[in-house]
Amino acid sequence: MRRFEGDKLVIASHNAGKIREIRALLEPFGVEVASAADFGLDEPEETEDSFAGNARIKAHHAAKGSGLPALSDDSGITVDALDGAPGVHTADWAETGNGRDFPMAMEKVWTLLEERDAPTPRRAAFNCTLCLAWPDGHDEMFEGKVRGQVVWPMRGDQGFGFDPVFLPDGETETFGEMDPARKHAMSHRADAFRKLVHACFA
Ligand SMILES: O=c1nc[nH]c2c1ncn2[C@H]1C[C@H](O)[C@@H](COP(=O)(O)OP(=O)(O)OP(=O)(O)O)O1
Ligand SMILES: [Mg+2]
Repeated sequence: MRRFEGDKLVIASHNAGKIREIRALLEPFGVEVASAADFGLDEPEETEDSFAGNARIKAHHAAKGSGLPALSDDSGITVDALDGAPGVHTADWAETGNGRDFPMAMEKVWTLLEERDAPTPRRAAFNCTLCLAWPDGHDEMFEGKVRGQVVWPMRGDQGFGFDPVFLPDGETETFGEMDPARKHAMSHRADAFRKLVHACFA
């Protein structure tokens, strides 16, 4: 396991919601954080069919392009009654050809569940795979998960993506309703970060 020894890191993501969360999660470690956009890096195509595969593509692309260690996050929601869909394709389901429409994607998930007459609760999980890659090609991977259910209608305007329809187990508020600090304490991203920090930062 390689430790992070530098003082600067690139977040290999173009998603503003994720970048905000990752900055907050890394803040306590005194690491200076830049985003892929700060380096004018383009978005590589996510051609793999696993979270780990796509996380690797994004982190190595940014590490090579910036000359700094780069941290990527590949994530998505997997719905049990949809055989794990949308999963690694979560962002694709929101693609309209003219930006992303998450309310449309969330409605599509709910409609499919209704069509299948899926039993309630509609079990689901958020998954997050982090890849920390160095410019010399070395990398470390960490996985996080949180289980819960898909609810309808959408609830709350905090967070991003599928947050308004995900109710984590043991909670009364969706990720869209809860205080960001609470999401940071219990999310799939927080779970993966605990492992990253333990291995590479603490
Ligand atoms: O905490 C979350 N709360 C709500 N929705 C979430 C979350 N985490 C991932 N998601 C959804 C939306 C995101 O668009 C997709 C991941 O797709 P994914 O390719 O990993 O990210 P992305 O394309 O948005 O940004 P980028 O690849 O530049 O890091 O899953
Ligand atoms: Mg992406």
